[in-house]
This record gives sequence, C-alpha cells and structure tokens, in this order.
Amino acid sequence: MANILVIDDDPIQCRLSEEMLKAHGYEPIIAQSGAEGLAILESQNIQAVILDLVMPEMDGMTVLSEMREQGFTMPVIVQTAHPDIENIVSAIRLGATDFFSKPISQERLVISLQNALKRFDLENCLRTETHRHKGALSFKDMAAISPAMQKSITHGEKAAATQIPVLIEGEAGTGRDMMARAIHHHAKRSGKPFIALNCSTIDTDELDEMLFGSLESGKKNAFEQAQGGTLYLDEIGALSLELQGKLLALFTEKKLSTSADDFAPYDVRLICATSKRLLNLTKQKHFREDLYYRLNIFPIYMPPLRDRVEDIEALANHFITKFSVAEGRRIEGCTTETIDMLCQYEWPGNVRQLENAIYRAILLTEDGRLTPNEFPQIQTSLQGAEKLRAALKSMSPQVTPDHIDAATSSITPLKPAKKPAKDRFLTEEGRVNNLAQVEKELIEFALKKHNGKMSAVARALGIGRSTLYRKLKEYGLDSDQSNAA
Ligand SMILES: Nc1ncnc2c1ncn2[C@@H]1O[C@H](COP(=O)(O)OP(=O)(O)OP(=O)(O)O)[C@@H](O)[C@H]1O
Repeated sequence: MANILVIDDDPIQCRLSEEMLKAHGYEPIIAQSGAEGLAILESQNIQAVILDLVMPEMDGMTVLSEMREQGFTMPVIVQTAHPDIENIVSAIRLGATDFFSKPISQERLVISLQNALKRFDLENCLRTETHRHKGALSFKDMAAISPAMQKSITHGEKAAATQIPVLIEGEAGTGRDMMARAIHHHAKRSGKPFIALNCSTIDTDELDEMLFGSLESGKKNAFEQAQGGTLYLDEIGALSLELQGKLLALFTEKKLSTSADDFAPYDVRLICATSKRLLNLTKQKHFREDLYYRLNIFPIYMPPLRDRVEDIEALANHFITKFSVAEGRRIEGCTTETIDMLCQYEWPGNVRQLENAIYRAILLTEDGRLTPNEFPQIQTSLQGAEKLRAALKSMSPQVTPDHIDAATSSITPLKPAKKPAKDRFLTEEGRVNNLAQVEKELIEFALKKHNGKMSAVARALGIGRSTLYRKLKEYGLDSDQSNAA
C-alpha cells in the first residue's frame, strides 16, 4: 500500500484528499504546513506527494525546491486555487509530475497519481537494471524500507568511505552481493575492476589457481585482475585452511606473487561475505583466528527477509516492474491479500526466492494483479507451517538476531501459553477503564505479539502505518520501537 503525503493548509481539502486516497487503497499522511511535510519526508517512507502551492510561511514552490535539494525524487502532484502560467512552468521545472487547479476532480487526481506511481516504479527499475549492466549498482538501487535494512545501508555507506576490509554476514539471497557492489561503486575505487569469486562453489585446487595464480597457466590471478579495485570473496568460511594460510601471508607481506614469477605490491580492497558466523568456525578450528581478525574489521549484517517484512511489498513491486517489462506483460501489482500472504511466509531463500516466486507468478497469471493462486508453493508451505507450529508449541521463544546464527529460525515456535490476562476493561478498583488506556494496552500487546514489526502490527490492528506511528507517539511508545525490524 503506497504512502501518499498530502501537504495542504486547508483542512477541508486535506479531508477530501484523505478520503479519496483511502477509497483507492492508498495510505494518506496529512501535513498542514510545508515544514511539517518536509519533516514527514525525512522520517517516513513516502511514495508520492500531493502538494498545495499557496500556503502561509512556506509555500509549495519552496517545499518543492527544498525536496529536490534534499534528494527526494518521488512524484509530486501540485494543486492550487490560483493557477498562473508562471507558477505552472516553475513547478514543472522543479520536476512536478502534474498540475491541478482547485476544485479538483478526484477521479482525475487518482488517475494522475496511479500513472505517476507506475512511471516512477518503471524509472527506478530501469535505473537499477542500467546500473547493474554497467556494473555500477548503488545503495539507492536497493529496496530498503525496514529500519534493519536502512541500518545495513548506513553501515555500507560508512564502509564505502574507507579502504578497510569488509565482512558481510547474512544468509544466501539477502543481497550480500548487491551490498558489496554498492560499497565498491561508492568508494574511491569506483570505475576500477570488481572481481567476484564464490569460495563454496569452486574446488580447492581451482580456487587456489584463481586466487593466487600458477606459473603453468600464465593467467592473471584474481588479485591481479582486481588491481586498483575490489575483490569480493563470497562464502569465505568455505575457504580451505591451506588457502586461508596463503591469504593471511598476502595480508602480512602486502605483496603479490604474480603470474610472471615476480612480486608486486597489491592494491586491492577485500570484501568477504559469509552465511556462517566466522567466529563460530574459528572456535571449531575450521577458520584461522588470525585471518578472522584481519577480515572482521568492518562487519555488516544483512538481515533475513523474514525479519524485515516491511521490505516485501517494495521488493515485490520492484520485481513485478522488472519482469513485466522483460516479458512484455501489463501487471499492475499484487492484491492486498497476496501481499498479506507474502508477508506471512518465512522466505528461507530470502530476496532471491521472492524474486523467483514473482517471476513464476508473472508467467502464470493473466494480465492484471497477482493473486495468491499464482503462488501455489507458498500457499502449500504456509498451510504446512501452520501444522508444524502447532507441533512445536512447547519450544522456547525466539531471540532477537545480532548475527546470522542467531537469526529467527525459519519455523517460528509459538510462545508458551500465558496465564489468563486481567480484565483489560476494568481498573484495579473495578471501574471501567478509559478508552485511551485500553487502546494503549492493545497497541503494546500487538507490538509484543508481532515483535515490533510495524506492518504486521498495523495490519493486526486494522489501521494504517501512519496512524500507528501517530498513536505510538501519542502514547509515548515510540522510543521503545527504535530497534524494531
Ligand atoms: N534490497 C534489494 N533490492 C533489490 N533487489 C535486491 C535486493 N536485495 C537483493 N536483491 C536481488 O535479489 C537477488 C539476490 O541478491 P544477491 O545476489 O545480492 O544475494 P546474495 O546474498 O549475494 O546471495 P547469493 O549468494 O545467493 O547470490 C539479486 O537478483 C538481487 O538483485
């Protein structure tokens, strides 16, 4: 469900837009001044803006230029009661998508919004795919709405500003490769080679030759190929102890034995990824501790998709746009029921599995919206998981992940049954509780039940995410949620 920000000082117009947006399945967020609108853009994930031009203090044109200056590129539909050609031209120059004079036909506004969102999705998808082909994937190409992924991206940006080795921890399919490429692209080494090798899929002798070269082959080894750029070693935990020794020697000597039987200083930034926690491998003596400390200077954790359901809709839309363009199909998106189902699934194969599921669904469906029927495997698996959950009732509750080996298991056990709760409608003295207190307790209960996952909480309570955030603030519950995934 797209979040649409309405910035307008007229409360009646706000109310009209709010109702129209709700009726068409959008999540309206209202700001009654330019400053409030800009603050919401900073703190919430907004897909499009409906902006009034004539407002006291900060007018719409100033808001629009401020938005562009701050790098907000989402579509903006401008409306005003006093249209004049100069204003229209200036707004269009600042990238306004469409222009309406009041009173506005709500039907036309909805069509304009739908088109603007579709075009924006397409532009984003085209940009990402162009970047991918040019080998210039950036952090902006990563769909990341959840606080957990935004944290990983912030870490990625910090890593890109340095030259130190990076260790990306995360399950397969979480986007580790994408993260490594984005770090390379944003670092000084951008434009230089990015060489990727997977240590778990290449046998040891071949990997030895690819990494460190051999005189017989005369081919450039991976370090030589990556000279000046980045070498990305996926599944570094699978490297044999012998090759770990060679890698460590390279770190120590800072010199590279080249294919020409010579030694040359190397200038390669190393980014490694692992789906197993390396510290555990060192304890089991499968990974050299000295090498571990060389590699684990800047760790970045990529959370599994099941721990960031907020990203599922954005990722699904991204893949729908990508594959419908590739297949020449007209797919509008997913039904709400489908998104709910996708959010319930555990995604053991993470984003890659979601990408494949969407591709398959696009091949199965007639044009229109994807329904749960286009995801038969997910449907079957969800039914099976229900049964398993019932059987796992007695298991201990899950923990919050700090590292990949502590991420939630793919089958979430039910929490042990609790004692019956006290009557929430009565105070200790037996008087009827006031409404706000009951609402606060219900929100606290839902937050606990859904482990602070905002989309799930909002859905369970039957309210929009913006309403939920407002209520959290109102009841002083927002500070507790800063770590919520
Ligand atoms: N945040 C994201 N936004 C858009 N696409 C993503 C995102 N994360 C992953 N993908 C896509 O999902 C697929 C898997 O991502 P990626 O290859 O980076 O994962 P990985 O962790 O390296 O796993 P693997 O080793 O299986 O490739 C790729 O097609 C990638 O483009």
